[in-house]
Amino acid sequence: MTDTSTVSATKFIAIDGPAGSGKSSVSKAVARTLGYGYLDTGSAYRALAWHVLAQGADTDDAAAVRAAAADFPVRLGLDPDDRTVRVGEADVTEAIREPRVSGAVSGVARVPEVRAQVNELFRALVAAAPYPAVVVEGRDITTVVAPDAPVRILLTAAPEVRAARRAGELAGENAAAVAAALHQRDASDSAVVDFLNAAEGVEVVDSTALDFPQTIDAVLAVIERLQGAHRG
Ligand SMILES: Nc1ncnc2c1ncn2[C@@H]1O[C@H](COP(=O)(O)OP(=O)(O)OP(=O)(O)O)[C@@H](O)[C@H]1O
Ligand SMILES: Nc1ccn([C@@H]2O[C@H](COP(=O)(O)O)[C@@H](O)[C@H]2O)c(=O)n1
Repeated sequence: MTDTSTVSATKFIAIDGPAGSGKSSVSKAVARTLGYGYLDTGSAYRALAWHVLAQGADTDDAAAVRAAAADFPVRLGLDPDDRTVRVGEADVTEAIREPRVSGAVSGVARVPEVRAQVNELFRALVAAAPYPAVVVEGRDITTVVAPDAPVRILLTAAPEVRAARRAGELAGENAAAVAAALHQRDASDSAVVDFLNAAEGVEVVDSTALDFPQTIDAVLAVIERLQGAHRG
C-alpha cells in the first residue's frame, strides 16, 4: 500500500475556486492538453451526500453522515474523458449533479472526519496515478490537500458571471433560483474552507472577462511558468 504521507507533492496541479468558476471544465481541458490525470474532488463529497440521502438520512445530521462515511465504497477515476462515479455497484454519475444533491452536499462537507477521510483518498489516488501529474480541483486543494504543490491556482470569476454560466447550463431552470442556490452553497462552504481568497503563493486566474479558451490558455501559462520555476 502506498504511504501517502511521503508522496511527492509535485504530482499535484492544485486548483481551487467557488461554485461555477469553471474548475471542472477548465481542469479537464488542461489535463487533456498536458496528458495528465484529472480528479474532481467535489464528486466524492457529492457521492457521499447521495449515499446519505439514499439511506433516507439528512446531511445536516453529522452522526448520520459519519455513519454513512464509515461504509462508503466510492470509486473515482482519473481519466479526464470519463467522469464515471460509483458507490458500490451504483453508477451515480448523473444523480450526484441533481439539485437535491447540490443542495445537500455542504452538510457532508462540514464534517471534519469526512474531510480527513476523503483527503486521504485523494492523496492515495494521486500517488497511484498512472500519469506524470494530476489536475486536482476543489475547494481546499491549494491549502489543505496539497499545500506544497508547485502549481497552485485559485480560479475565480465575478459571482454574477458564475451564476449566469451555471444558469446557461441548466436550461429550463429558473435563473434566479440557480443563482441563489449557487450563492447559498458558496456561503455554506466558505464557512468551512476559504476558497474566495488566495493563500500565500497561490496564483489567481480571474476568468470574469475571459472566454473559455482564453481561460484554459491562462491556466496553462501559469502551469508552464510555475513548473519551470520549480525545475529551476
Ligand atoms: N471562461 C469561461 N467562459 C465562459 N464559460 C465558462 C468559462 N469557464 C467555465 N465556463 C462554463 O461555466 C460553467 C460552469 O463551469 P464548471 O462546471 O466547470 O464550474 P465548477 O467551478 O466546476 O462548478 P462547481 O463547483 O459548481 O462544480 C460551464 O458551463 C462551463 O463551460
Ligand atoms: N475540495 C472540496 C471539493 C468539494 N467540496 C464540497 O463538495 C461540494 C461539491 O463540489 P463541486 O466542486 O462539485 O461543486 C462543494 O459545494 C463543497 O461542499 C469541498 O468541501 N471540498
